[in-house]
Amino acid sequence: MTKHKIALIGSGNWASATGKIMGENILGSPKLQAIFEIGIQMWTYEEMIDGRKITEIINTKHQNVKYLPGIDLPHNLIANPDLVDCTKNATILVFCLPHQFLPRTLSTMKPHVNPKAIGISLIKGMMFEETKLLPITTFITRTIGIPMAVLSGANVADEIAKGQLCETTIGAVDETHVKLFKDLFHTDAFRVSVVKCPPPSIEIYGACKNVVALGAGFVDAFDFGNNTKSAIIRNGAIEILKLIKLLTGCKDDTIALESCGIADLITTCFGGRNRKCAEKWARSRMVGIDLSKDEEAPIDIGMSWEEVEEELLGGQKLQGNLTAEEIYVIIKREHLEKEFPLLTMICRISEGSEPVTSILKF
Ligand SMILES: NC(=O)c1ccc[n+]([C@@H]2O[C@H](COP(=O)([O-])OP(=O)(O)OC[C@H]3O[C@@H](n4cnc5c(N)ncnc54)[C@H](O)[C@@H]3O)[C@@H](O)[C@H]2O)c1
Ligand SMILES: O=P(O)(O)OC[C@H](O)CO
Repeated sequence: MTKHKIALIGSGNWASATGKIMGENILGSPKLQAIFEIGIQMWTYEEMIDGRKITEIINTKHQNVKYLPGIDLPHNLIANPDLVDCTKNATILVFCLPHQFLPRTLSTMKPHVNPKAIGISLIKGMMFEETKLLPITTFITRTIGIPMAVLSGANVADEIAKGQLCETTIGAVDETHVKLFKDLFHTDAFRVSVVKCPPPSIEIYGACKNVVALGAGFVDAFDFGNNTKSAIIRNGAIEILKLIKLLTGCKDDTIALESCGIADLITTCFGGRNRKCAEKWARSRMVGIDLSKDEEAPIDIGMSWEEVEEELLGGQKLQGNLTAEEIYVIIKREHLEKEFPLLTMICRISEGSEPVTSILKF
């Protein structure tokens, strides 16, 4: 049997953490070495760090010093700046990059994709095409013609890279792909569950939880306690499931209690980058505001999302504000504001048409 060759498309925080998991899994298992080539090509967006190429640093120091500092990566995870080279040899494509870079990346890959390749998306976001929101797996299949699975869960990369226990969820249409991907990713500390639900529902949850996380960050800027945050999480969970039904027609709620459902929502609202950036963004608008007098925060003063991203994330990318923009187009166009009061309020605050002090008026 010809062995699968894996290309990991992306080299950021989560890509490096999942590259570590796959790489160590293969190195540690003769059974997996019979199925997968040992080396994993990690397409790495080239950049210079202190005068050296990031690919050269990863391949000699075996650490991604910018996006996952302090964590040793296995030697079989090979940083490769050549996207075409990564693509043309791969039979398994693992997509893990911020979704805003996906269209350009796919158009470079397209002529070189092995028609028998299969893929899995680890991306949390959605594509906006003409007037429609598209799940990432649908967009990838449509663009490069390969079947796609999805992996999503309560998975903050830095915690997983340190080996802390967590769960995750895989969904795919094809049972043989599910088995292959479960073998590739599952470890004692990174516990993979498989659901029958089709990938788009899982992906819409993963994208929208980033929007709810902004709401959690906004209320953190008020210095309220956990009860208020729980209200954001509970209402967010209800609205996300409603949006999944609306966009996919799928009435199956089984993912709600999986890692890719409520667990992801909880973890992101307490420990994620979207929450952290939203708190900073909101605080920059609340300077001098007396909440006891019910004062409104200004909408035209404060840091931009780009400024917060740059200051807090060291090159990592924010997704929630972009996804908010995308889903709000649909909410407005379909006049769904009353159906989705929390999402609507978060989207309006995020785009700057509502003061952050309105967050609890949903
Ligand atoms: N970080 C996490 O904890 C986490 C967990 C689960 C899911 N996710 C999701 O995984 C996806 C990838 O996130 P991440 O954390 O690996 O990335 P990240 O936020 O660390 O993104 C930075 C990456 O983008 C690359 N980049 C910058 N400009 C680029 C360009 N023009 N073209 C292509 N690449 C460019 C950088 O080189 C770097 O590799 C996102 O959808 C995210 O929501 C992240
Ligand atoms: O850091 P965030 O906000 O991108 O969230 C990370 C993961 O998606 C949490 O599961």
